[in-house]
Amino acid sequence: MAVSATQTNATPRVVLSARGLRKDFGGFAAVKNVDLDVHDASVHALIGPNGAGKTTVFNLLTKFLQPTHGTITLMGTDITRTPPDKVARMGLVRSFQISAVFPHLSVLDNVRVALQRPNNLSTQFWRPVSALDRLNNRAEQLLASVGLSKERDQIAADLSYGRKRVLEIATTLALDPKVLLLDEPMAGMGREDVSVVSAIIREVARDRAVLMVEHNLSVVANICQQVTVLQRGEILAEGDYATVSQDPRVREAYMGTEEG
Ligand SMILES: Nc1ncnc2c1ncn2[C@@H]1O[C@H](COP(=O)(O)OP(=O)(O)OP(=O)(O)O)[C@@H](O)[C@H]1O
Repeated sequence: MAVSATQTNATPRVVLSARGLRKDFGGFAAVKNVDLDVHDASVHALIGPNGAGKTTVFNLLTKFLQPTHGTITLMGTDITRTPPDKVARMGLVRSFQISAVFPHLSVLDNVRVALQRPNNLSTQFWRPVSALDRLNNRAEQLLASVGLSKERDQIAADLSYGRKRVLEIATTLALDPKVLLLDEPMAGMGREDVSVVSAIIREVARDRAVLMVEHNLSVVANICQQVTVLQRGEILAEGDYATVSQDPRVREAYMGTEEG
């Protein structure tokens, strides 16, 4: 059911939520007492110093790891015990799960392959007559939405690093995720690619939730509506960037590491 913009603004819909999340490795609690609400149509950042537990939280949410305690809910359904492939089919997708770029295929063929995956929620849509045309149209649309139309016939291996990451995002979007988890999407990118990918993420989040681990705090400030700061496995602060960046505990945690 469509929700009007007014309704969405009034009561942002929680699509992914965790309560009391904990993960022990041996006697060590890598994540503890984590409560998280990720809202539809927004970009949410998970930040924190090295070793804070960000990757572990991602692994817990996508079910690559089983929590020691706590619950995880996706669009109202308890997924705490659901296997990762099923969670992905329900619409919670982490970029690398499906985004392996085939280096010797063209950009267009990479997206076509992603659209034809057996798990693709939209697969039924292609089956009737003119399935191939629809597939091609959807592939072209996806490329246009991430600004890769000009490179459609290039071999993926020949793309620059930044454009390859954009292609990865396009192949991830082929699954039409409701919640997209991005693990350091800007890692290793130059300034120009960072601004292109930032714009893409902002656009992608118009009708889905994006949760991203990101070390580049300028990016977080520019595109994330909600920020959760982790430290030693626990939530240190949360709110919008302006709020958390003023928090003395966050400044302390980041002392000497904040990027401009
Ligand atoms: N499989 C594991 N076994 C034991 N300890 C682990 C395991 N995975 C993570 N840890 C520990 O849990 C803590 C959190 O690690 P995690 O990788 O989640 O942090 P992070 O915030 O993603 O760090 P970074 O920014 O460096 O990637 C670290 O102390 C790490 O050594």
